[in-house]
Amino acid sequence: METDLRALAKVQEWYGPHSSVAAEWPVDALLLAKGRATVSVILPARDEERTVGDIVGVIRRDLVERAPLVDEIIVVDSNSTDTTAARAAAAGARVVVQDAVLAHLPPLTGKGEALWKGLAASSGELIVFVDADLRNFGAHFVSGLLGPLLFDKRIQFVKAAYERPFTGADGVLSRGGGGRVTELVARPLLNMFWPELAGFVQPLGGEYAARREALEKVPFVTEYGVEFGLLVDLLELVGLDAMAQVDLGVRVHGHQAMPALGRMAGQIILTAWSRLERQGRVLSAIPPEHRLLQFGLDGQADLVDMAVAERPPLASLAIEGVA
Ligand SMILES: O=c1ccn([C@@H]2O[C@H](COP(=O)(O)OP(=O)(O)O[C@H]3O[C@H](CO)[C@@H](O)[C@H](O)[C@H]3O)[C@@H](O)[C@H]2O)c(=O)[nH]1
Ligand SMILES: O=C(O)[C@H](O)COP(=O)(O)O
Repeated sequence: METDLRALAKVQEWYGPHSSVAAEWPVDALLLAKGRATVSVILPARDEERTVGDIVGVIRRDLVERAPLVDEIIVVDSNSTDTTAARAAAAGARVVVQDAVLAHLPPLTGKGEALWKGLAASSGELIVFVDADLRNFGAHFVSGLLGPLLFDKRIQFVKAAYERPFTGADGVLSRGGGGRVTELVARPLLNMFWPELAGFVQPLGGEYAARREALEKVPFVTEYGVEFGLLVDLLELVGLDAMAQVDLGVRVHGHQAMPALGRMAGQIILTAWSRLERQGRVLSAIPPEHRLLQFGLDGQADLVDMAVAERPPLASLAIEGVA
């Protein structure tokens, strides 16, 4: 994103979240501020053999070997069928198998499950989540997100902001074309029902950092409901004043096809609905339908599931047998 600092200041003034840019948080300064705090970076990964090794390699080189900012890198292998686990391990990550963490619990699925299991398997006081499909990853994704947490004890949660281009089949990037579910579903819902969160530029982005203490006190929605659920639940737990965002520039990632985004949109709407119910803002005599009828170009109709489940706050579990 070509950051206009005055625009960021306005966002902060109008909508709340403390806003900064990654360049304001140089690694040397972060190291001094870190003291004895410990940092875990967690990457959820399902079939990301093309990108996961490079991302882990950059974190290891720049933020472990050159500057000891990160204490552990964990890749959660989320039922991959490719060489994700081997590539992540070869690049220097600790790989945990999603279903093997807290294995006494019946397994659930999806990204939210991967993050919750990653949190359970990690030990850092500060947690940074990074998607494993990023194509333009740089160490500033991690260091930028740590800045507000290391320098301000009041901050509990930091979300990335960035420009999200769309990469066409020809590899050409079109500015502003990415983040389709964000623009069509998540942003309208947040503005309608949780306007305090409207200032988050990328509410669905997969890169954010938080204090373990806060993350262990909130539930994790499974599948792709997790980011929306965390924003709403953390707002309730810590308040907007303890939430921040950092502009990381531009984020390029692998795009999913439209039917998959339709399911994602459904998962996010169901997550929003569950929070509205929990907050006593809607009453539903009949729970929302969780099946979605989708139509293909060949005229074929598919009834797919967009249900999400929920893991309880990790702090509420007696943690035994963590892998
Ligand atoms: O069952 C799964 C599905 C995905 N992932 C990983 O989660 C990350 C993000 O998944 P992806 O399919 O790339 O999501 P996007 O289409 O990019 O969706 C966006 O919007 C989602 C909903 O908020 C967020 O979860 C994503 O982080 C965000 O990038 C990637 O590393 C995936 O490998 C898993 O670990 N397990
Ligand atoms: O975050 C989103 O809105 C979805 O992941 C879709 O992103 P995309 O349009 O960049 O694929």
